[in-house]
Amino acid sequence: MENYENLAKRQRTFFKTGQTKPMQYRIDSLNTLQNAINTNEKEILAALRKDLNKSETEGYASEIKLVLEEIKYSLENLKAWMEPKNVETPVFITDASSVIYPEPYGDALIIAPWNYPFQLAISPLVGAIAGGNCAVLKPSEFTPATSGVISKMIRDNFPEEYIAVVEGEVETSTALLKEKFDYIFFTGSTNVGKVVMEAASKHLTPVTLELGGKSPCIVHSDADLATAAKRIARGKFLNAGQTCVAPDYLLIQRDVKDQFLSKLKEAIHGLYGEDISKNPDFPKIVNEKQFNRLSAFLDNGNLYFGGRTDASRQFIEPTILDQITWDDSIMQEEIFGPILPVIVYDDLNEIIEEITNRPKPLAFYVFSESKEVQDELLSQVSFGGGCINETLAHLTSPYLPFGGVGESGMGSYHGKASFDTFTHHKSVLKRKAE
Ligand SMILES: NC(=O)c1ccc[n+]([C@@H]2O[C@H](COP(=O)([O-])OP(=O)(O)OC[C@H]3O[C@@H](n4cnc5c(N)ncnc54)[C@H](O)[C@@H]3O)[C@@H](O)[C@H]2O)c1
Repeated sequence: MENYENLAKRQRTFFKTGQTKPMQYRIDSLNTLQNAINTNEKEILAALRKDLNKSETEGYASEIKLVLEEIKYSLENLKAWMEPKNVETPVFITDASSVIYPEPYGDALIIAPWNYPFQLAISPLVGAIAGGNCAVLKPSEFTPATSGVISKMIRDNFPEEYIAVVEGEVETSTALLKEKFDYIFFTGSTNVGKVVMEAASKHLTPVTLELGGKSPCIVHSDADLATAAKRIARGKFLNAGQTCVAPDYLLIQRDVKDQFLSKLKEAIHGLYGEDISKNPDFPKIVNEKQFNRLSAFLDNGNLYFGGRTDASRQFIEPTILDQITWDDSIMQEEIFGPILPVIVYDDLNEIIEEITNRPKPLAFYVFSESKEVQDELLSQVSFGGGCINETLAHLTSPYLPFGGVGESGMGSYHGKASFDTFTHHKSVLKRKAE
């Protein structure tokens, strides 16, 4: 196992020079990153095709564009974010002023997952740069082509003592986590999130944990069923369901189930064609381990749609499993693949009770025309982020902090939230000398 003590030390020394702090340095770095992404666009898309069989359209929209938007928004707002904030001073000290300075942490460690291997590695890096930090980035070992492109792109454009990419297996993360960093930003599974937090506690390093979980998607009988079907199909099967905020399972009111499932079937064909096994652009399951884990879920309930698999190319067809109960094995862990279990309900209270008895979800989706239904669900269920009458779209907004709660994570990022995550408050009360 390699020792990364020197890398962490060199970054801390570089940070101490103060170079990363001025606004112009951060702006130049963000521009450099933006140019590097544009220059390497072809290589990034080819790597995403190789690692996950993402089409150019899907790869660009869900990985590159989101990062470019994040950079653009940071460049537009950095000046305002960096401005020291004057605040009230207590009335009993009459000769003083009070100021809050957003201060970089120093050296940040970013550990990324494989499902959006470009976006989920580079978006946090944008926040780290905007906040004036140095960063070490550890991309996923399961998407080696993308990790390789990221590594080369960063090496070609930034000095290693400022931004470094370290590729490697789990052992690499373990070795990095032994070193002292000033901030740790982790995206991945809940179980590994706990390992990261434990390691961080050794140095009292603050963490952001962007984790997973089972995100419910509710279709109430008063919903616009055709629209709901289209939006759920897109959100669930993008990247073959390997999306942290994908609707994990569907809760549908009994009287509209048959009608809705038939529309969902139509919507899936609309997206991927009549025979999805022949669609060259449907993303693959990342590796054999995930393929086997997902295939085992296909025994649950009653197969309503799909269900075909091909181990030789890690293909699992978009699948709908009907007649699922809360006790089935597919309801006990995050699915993270193109399989949608369906549970029927009669009454909202019934599902509110089940959802709130489980870990708080990362995402939550409600399809209903009724404000009363929407408000009831929003007020009763705690979750990281979500949408009414849509799926996934909340994560595209720089105005909405993105993150989980409880087992689905802690802390948030995107837009101003990224800047806030990678800075802390330096609070100063300035009093006259006498
Ligand atoms: N909240 C979000 O934004 C978000 C986004 C994408 C994925 N996720 C979640 O991530 C999970 C899938 O991603 P994954 O399989 O890459 O997650 P993972 O937790 O297995 O791995 C994530 C990263 O952690 C490293 N890692 C793995 N085991 C480790 C250990 N024992 N010690 C230290 N580091 C270790 C890996 O090398 C990888 O770089 C799902 O649960 C998904 O919901 C969350």
